[in-house]
Amino acid sequence: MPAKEATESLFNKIETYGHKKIVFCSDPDTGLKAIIAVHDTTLGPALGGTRMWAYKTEDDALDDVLRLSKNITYKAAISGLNLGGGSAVIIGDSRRDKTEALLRKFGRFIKNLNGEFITAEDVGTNPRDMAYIRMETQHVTGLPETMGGSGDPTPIAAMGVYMGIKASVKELFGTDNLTGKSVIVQGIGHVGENLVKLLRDENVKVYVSDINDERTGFVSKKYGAQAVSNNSIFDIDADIYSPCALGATVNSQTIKKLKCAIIAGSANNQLEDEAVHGQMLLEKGILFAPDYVISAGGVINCYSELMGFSKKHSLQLTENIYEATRNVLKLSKAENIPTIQAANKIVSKRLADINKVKSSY
Ligand SMILES: NC(=O)c1ccc[n+]([C@@H]2O[C@H](COP(=O)([O-])OP(=O)(O)OC[C@H]3O[C@@H](n4cnc5c(N)ncnc54)[C@H](O)[C@@H]3O)[C@@H](O)[C@H]2O)c1
Repeated sequence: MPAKEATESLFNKIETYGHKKIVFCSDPDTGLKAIIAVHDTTLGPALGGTRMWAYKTEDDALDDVLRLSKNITYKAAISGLNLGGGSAVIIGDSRRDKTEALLRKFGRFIKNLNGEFITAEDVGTNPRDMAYIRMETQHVTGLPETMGGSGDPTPIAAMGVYMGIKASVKELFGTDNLTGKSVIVQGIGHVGENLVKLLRDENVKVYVSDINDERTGFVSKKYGAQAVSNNSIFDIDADIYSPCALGATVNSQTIKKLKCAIIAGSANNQLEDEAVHGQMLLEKGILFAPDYVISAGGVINCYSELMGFSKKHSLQLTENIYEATRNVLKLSKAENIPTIQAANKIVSKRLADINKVKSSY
């Protein structure tokens, strides 16, 4: 692509997502190539994870960071947090290219943003990496508990999804008691496993599937869940489908096959196309609990660390996801609009309202 066209497309992209600031971090000495995206700071500093991934192209890295950071704005806004949305990506293989120097250099770039962006762990980074970043800047969360951090966010993230499932069941069945219900959990990694535990503790019939057969065997045995092969999950007649692996699993092909009454899981951006597939689900009568509403537990955990809240308070904030989901479902029903559209309306309203608050000193 000619240089001029490439620049135009870059700025178009940033404008389409509505970002406030993008920072390209390049440091040949440490091999650092990273992008920090600050999507929106209406509600507070932009918080978001740093993902380290061997992207095929730099364009893929940019698309990912734009998408991820916007998602955090929505998660924070719908959860009532005073946080903006941001994210960062480091281009590279986390097993091969990650060094102390690279992470600390990245920390310096964050430091230069003077608190406009605060980071946390994501795919390819862990609490130890956050500790290296902490050596250069205080604008980092997700530190190990031994350093005063909030530790593993995944039990909290799973609790949020569990609350979202309960709120959805209440909407359809009039009670949020899950006993006798059945759930397919697709992807039983950190969040998925914690969710399976919560569901099995309430005597839910759980089907589990993962591309990693060892995980499927281990989790099904440990919690008494039924293992199913990944390509047969859409043939199973269960009440709830819970995508906890990848995004875009809800698309024109899978919607045709889905037999469930509810979709509620942790994976980010589950609808391949928000407008098209949100509407298709509404027409088919499948209740979709928007992923950014019910998977906000991880962000809530980081927010609690930032604010110095106790684990107990963090859990209470996560339990509020039940009410947040109910509000989305009520608005969707009242206006007969897709649930994702209802959630977006609530987010836009909160951002507009708080903008008014900030318009005077
Ligand atoms: N970790 C968090 O705090 C958090 C918070 C909110 C949302 N999320 C999202 O939830 C999802 C799961 O997060 P995690 O931390 O448990 O990740 P993870 O990497 O621990 O687990 C993901 C699991 O999904 C499996 N998987 C991958 N591709 C699959 C496929 N095509 N079909 C079935 N299984 C597949 C993997 O083998 C793995 O076991 C991700 O989409 C993540 O972005 C995570």
